[in-house]
Amino acid sequence: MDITVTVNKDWWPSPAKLNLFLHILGRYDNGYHKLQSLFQMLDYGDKLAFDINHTGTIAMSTPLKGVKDEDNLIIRAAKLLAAQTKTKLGAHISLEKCLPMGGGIGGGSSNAATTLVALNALWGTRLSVHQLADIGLQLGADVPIFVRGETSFAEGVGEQITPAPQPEQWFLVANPNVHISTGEIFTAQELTRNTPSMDWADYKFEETRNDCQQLVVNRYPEVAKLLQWLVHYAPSRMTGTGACVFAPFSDESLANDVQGKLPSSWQSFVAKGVNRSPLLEKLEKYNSVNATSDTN
Ligand SMILES: C[C@](O)(CO)[C@H](O)COP(=O)(O)OP(=O)(O)OC[C@H]1O[C@@H](n2ccc(N)nc2=O)[C@H](O)[C@@H]1O
Ligand SMILES: Nc1ncnc2c1ncn2[C@@H]1O[C@H](COP(=O)(O)OP(=O)(O)OP(=O)(O)O)[C@@H](O)[C@H]1O
Repeated sequence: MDITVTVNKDWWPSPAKLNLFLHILGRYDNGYHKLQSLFQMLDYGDKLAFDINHTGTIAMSTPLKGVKDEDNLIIRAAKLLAAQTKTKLGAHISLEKCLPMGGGIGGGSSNAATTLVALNALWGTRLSVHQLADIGLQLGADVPIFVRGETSFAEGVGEQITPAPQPEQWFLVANPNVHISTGEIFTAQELTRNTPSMDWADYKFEETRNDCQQLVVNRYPEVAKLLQWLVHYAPSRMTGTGACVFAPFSDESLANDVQGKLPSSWQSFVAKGVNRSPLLEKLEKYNSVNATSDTN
């Protein structure tokens, strides 16, 4: 019999990211690409809750439409953590999904990272951030950066991370309603893979680009249309391998104004860029409450 012993209805945030730029420098022998990118954490995303049990069962309480539980990055992350730590505990996991899937804003990777960070705390398995990031890398190139939770420059396949705090900005993120597979873009023959390596100290948004953008614009007219619309209001760019595009604003109200003009066929959100992700804030709060109750 499966008895849930701890009911924890606390929500753990699973934020989105934007690639403020994405340069492709080359390709490794295993087919993965050598990148340079600036990952901007947002204060907006999905939410996860974990009901811990003593039977070792790991399952979704809210299955994700179109994704089998065994393929869900949340379940795969929980199972990898359980295997590595040999914990006898399990979890029933609830997901409140609001990030578009396949949008280039890292939803699945962020869900996996939140699962690793939250269960490491709730199961008391005490792995280091470094160990969690290593587990995360087995699930996807972007998972380690969400585990670390800081706006950062990234290189290698995305796993070599240097924190890079950015001035506060607001972003309008719009979804052209097309699903683009990362694999499709990275295997395209016409993708350029020869951008020279950049010194982080020289970073300026306007001197960078997304090397996947031209290819996606050529293949997906909806992305082209959305970018053409947005660029009238602010410098606009695609994130990751698409499909979402974003525009930065110095002020929330400016971002809201442009969102108000966006044709309703395109879904969008306005989010604040943050240097520390809401997941880190949540973990800190959890740890401080637990440290207090430990001493009681
Ligand atoms: C390009 C980015 O979207 C930037 O945020 C990500 O690095 C992609 O991260 P992701 O979706 O977590 O990627 P993964 O799930 O690891 O890989 C999906 C596919 O993308 C390709 N891929 C990914 C990352 C990378 N540095 N080089 C690649 O060639 C590989 O073909 C891989 O099969
Ligand atoms: N928990 C999850 N949330 C979203 N997608 C998931 C999840 N688990 C598995 N997937 C699979 O991963 C695919 C990519 O989803 P995701 O939202 O991470 O894309 P993305 O935003 O383009 O990611 P990235 O920016 O890292 O390339 C989905 O189409 C889905 O099949």
